[in-house]
Amino acid sequence: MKLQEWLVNGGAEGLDWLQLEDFPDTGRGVKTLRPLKSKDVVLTIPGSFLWTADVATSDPVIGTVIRSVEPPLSVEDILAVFLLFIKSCKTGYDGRRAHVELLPTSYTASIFFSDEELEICSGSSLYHLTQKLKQQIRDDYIQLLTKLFSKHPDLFPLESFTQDDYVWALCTIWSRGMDFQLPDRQFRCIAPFADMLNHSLDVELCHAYDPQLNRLQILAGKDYKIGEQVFINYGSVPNNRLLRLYGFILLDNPHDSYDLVLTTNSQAPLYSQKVALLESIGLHVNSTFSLKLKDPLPLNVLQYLRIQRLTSSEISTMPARHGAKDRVSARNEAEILKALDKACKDLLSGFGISLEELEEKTDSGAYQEGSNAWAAAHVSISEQKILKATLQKVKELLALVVCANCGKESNKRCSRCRKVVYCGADCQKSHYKEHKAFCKAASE
Ligand SMILES: C[S@@+](CC[C@H](N)C(=O)[O-])C[C@H]1O[C@@H](n2cnc3c(N)ncnc32)[C@H](O)[C@@H]1O
Repeated sequence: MKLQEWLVNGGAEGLDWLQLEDFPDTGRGVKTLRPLKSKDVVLTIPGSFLWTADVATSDPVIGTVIRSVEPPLSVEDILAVFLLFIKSCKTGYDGRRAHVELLPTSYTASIFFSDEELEICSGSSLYHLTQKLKQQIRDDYIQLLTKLFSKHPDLFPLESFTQDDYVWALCTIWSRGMDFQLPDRQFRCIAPFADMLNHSLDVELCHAYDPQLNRLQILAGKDYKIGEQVFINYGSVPNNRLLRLYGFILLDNPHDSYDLVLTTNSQAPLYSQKVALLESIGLHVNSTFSLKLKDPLPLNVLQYLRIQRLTSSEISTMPARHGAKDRVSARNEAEILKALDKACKDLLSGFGISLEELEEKTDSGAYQEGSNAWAAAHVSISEQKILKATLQKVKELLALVVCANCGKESNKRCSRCRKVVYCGADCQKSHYKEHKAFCKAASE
């Protein structure tokens, strides 16, 4: 049975005017055979066709054993087992098998990069997360092997449930899964045929799951002419994530970010009070912050660090609801900015290849466009640019809290440029030679 036939017979709509096709930039995608107006319903897939954890756990053949695993499997692992099970079946499940047969046989996510390719972005969050992911996959596979596959070889023959097969299934889920926040739960699914749609930021977000009608719909995210490729928008995904989960990047991706991880040691003084303060402003003690070129130092990073470094007298005198939106004290502000300054410098020095060198290499075509090395280089360039912008912002703020000459906490601004502070006239005089050109430029 063909995928389209299975879907149409079961009530899917839209397949009459949609066709799979290979496109030069994106690879296989979907083209429209009729003009579409923005917001037209393009495709409707009834819920019964979706790959979901619920469908897997209620499957008459493997549902019971999947449900019996303790601790319960993650949604991702349930879907991976389900995909591999259908892939291994020789009979039955005709429609789902037709779908699996159309899935890519290999992927280009960063876990498949050679060591040499990955080294190009060493120091980046992509590099660290890719290494972590590889280890996580090995650990998770061993768990599945011991808790499920080796206990039921009749259902999960080991030759079809190898670690490579598991990685294939995970990459299928990462690159084709759709996530929806429903009122009562998070919902993850793979929607046959809708999963053939490629990503573009030039279209509106246009995919939705309706829990009442139990169906997934794709609307046109813009107007389309006959023969054009229909896209959906995967969301505000930065290149480091696109490469890790989907295996491609977008040039000049406006959503690029550096993921800054902040944590606090549970032995730190006043730990529980600080955790409570963080939670009162919606922050978790282990938080990841997206630094972006447009906003390289978000307020919530400053709030987190201000709270992290509060002294007991600052905590007791801080007005309720203050939320550390403004500086708490000169000492606190100087301390967090110095820490950030050092962190940015350390992170930047951790990159294996500098921004300048990578830019020269990409400009001169040293990495073939579209190759893994080229994609890794672009991710590193973007992350380093963001960190440099963060460092610049930190320096500007630091110049307003510590004396430009001696580094002591101060608040007397240069009366001309108002961009630096001094602790007194002596320091201002000693620093004048160094400050002169900056002061002139800054006050023009
Ligand atoms: C949901 S699938 C889309 C269908 C896929 N092209 C296929 O042939 O099965 C997502 C995958 O399509 C590719 N893709 C999607 N959008 C892309 C884009 N704008 N540029 C390049 N590749 C893209 C990536 O390989 C990604 O992992």
